[in-house]
Amino acid sequence: MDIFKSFTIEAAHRLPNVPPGHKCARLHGHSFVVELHVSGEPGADSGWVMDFGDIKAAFRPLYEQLDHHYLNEIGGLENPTSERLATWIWERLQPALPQLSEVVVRETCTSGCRYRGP
Ligand SMILES: Nc1nc2c(c(=O)[nH]1)N=C([C@H](O)[C@H](O)COP(=O)(O)OP(=O)(O)OP(=O)(O)O)CN2
Ligand SMILES: [Zn+2]
Repeated sequence: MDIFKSFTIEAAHRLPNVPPGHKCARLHGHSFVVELHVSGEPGADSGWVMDFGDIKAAFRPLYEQLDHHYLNEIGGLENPTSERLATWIWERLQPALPQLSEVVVRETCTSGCRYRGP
């Protein structure tokens, strides 16, 4: 079974490697939605795969680094595409949350990325 918890991250970014004149070279912001998926079987007694609160607690240190920040200034996010952000989150969260199965980053209502690990 797959469970997930969503977080909204308000953050600014710009994409430094886009072609000249690309709109995303300019500083702008998003309400990024990050969805963290965890896979497993529900416990016989608990009835859950994992407490949603434990996902929230595991993500908190990363959330604090990202929310209301300029992503380009964060180590490893100098080119903060959705793809890089999803990978950045996976690499830092997976050791603390080994059941992590997918990181979804929605940059806008119509654009995003799904990462299921290397
Ligand atoms: N593969 C990727 N493409 C783009 C990324 C990205 O991270 N990965 N990022 C951007 C920009 O950050 C941009 O802010 C979001 O892109 P876009 O979907 O084009 O945004 P719009 O809201 O303008 O989209 P419309 O649906 O066309 O209004 C660009 N590309
Ligand atoms: Zn953007």
